[in-house]
Amino acid sequence: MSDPTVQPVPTAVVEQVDAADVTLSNPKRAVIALGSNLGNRLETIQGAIDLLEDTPGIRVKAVSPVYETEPWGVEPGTQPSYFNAVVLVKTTLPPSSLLERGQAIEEAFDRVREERWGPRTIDVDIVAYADVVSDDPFLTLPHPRAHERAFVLAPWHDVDPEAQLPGLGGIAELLAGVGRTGVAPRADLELRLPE
Ligand SMILES: Nc1ncnc2c1ncn2[C@@H]1O[C@H](COP(=O)(O)OP(=O)(O)OP(=O)(O)O)[C@@H](O)[C@H]1O
Ligand SMILES: Nc1nc2c(c(=O)[nH]1)N=C(CO)CN2
Repeated sequence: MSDPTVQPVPTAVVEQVDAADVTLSNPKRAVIALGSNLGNRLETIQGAIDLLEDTPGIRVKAVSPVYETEPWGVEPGTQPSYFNAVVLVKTTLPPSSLLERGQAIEEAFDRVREERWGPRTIDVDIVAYADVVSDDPFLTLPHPRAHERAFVLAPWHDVDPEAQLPGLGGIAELLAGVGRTGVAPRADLELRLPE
């Protein structure tokens, strides 16, 4: 997230996640992770990206390569593999509205919530919003497990190798620490940056 047209903001620890100062003239950068392991995974992830771009107040600035990844956090062999990608956006929405838009997109793809880390048509996670740090359970920032997930760090690193996770350090170092086992780029497949 090193776009020079966006003003960097100092790291802020906020009790209310929407304490970040966002105005039309002061858009913020955010990092969104997408994952799918049910249905047509590529089409669904592309559809979610297109719906993000169709949202007033969100512009998709970069789309990562697509990765095929082993399900994380569950018994091996119990779920289909995931497709994962990361998009960088600029947004004038406050963090809570960005999360709500992500949840509406999950609903548009009939996401069902049954078990923790269960299979899903689409998952839309807010990985980071500017440099906001928040422990609000409704929206924890940065995402509390992003730093240990190669399926987030690897695609994010492809589109922004210098990125930092506020409070946790550079994503290149975090990725080197977790390794790339079970996370493979699908060079035969491509996601589109919306026009
Ligand atoms: N950074 C965040 N991004 C998305 N959801 C978050 C975030 N922080 C907190 N949440 C909350 O987490 C709740 C559960 O989200 P979800 O069902 O997508 O979890 P999950 O994808 O199964 O697991 P994980 O949180 O480990 O990725 C949401 O209702 C949301 O309010
Ligand atoms: N490989 C992979 N594993 C997961 C994923 C995901 O997107 N990719 N999402 C999860 C809950 O967010 C749990 N486990």
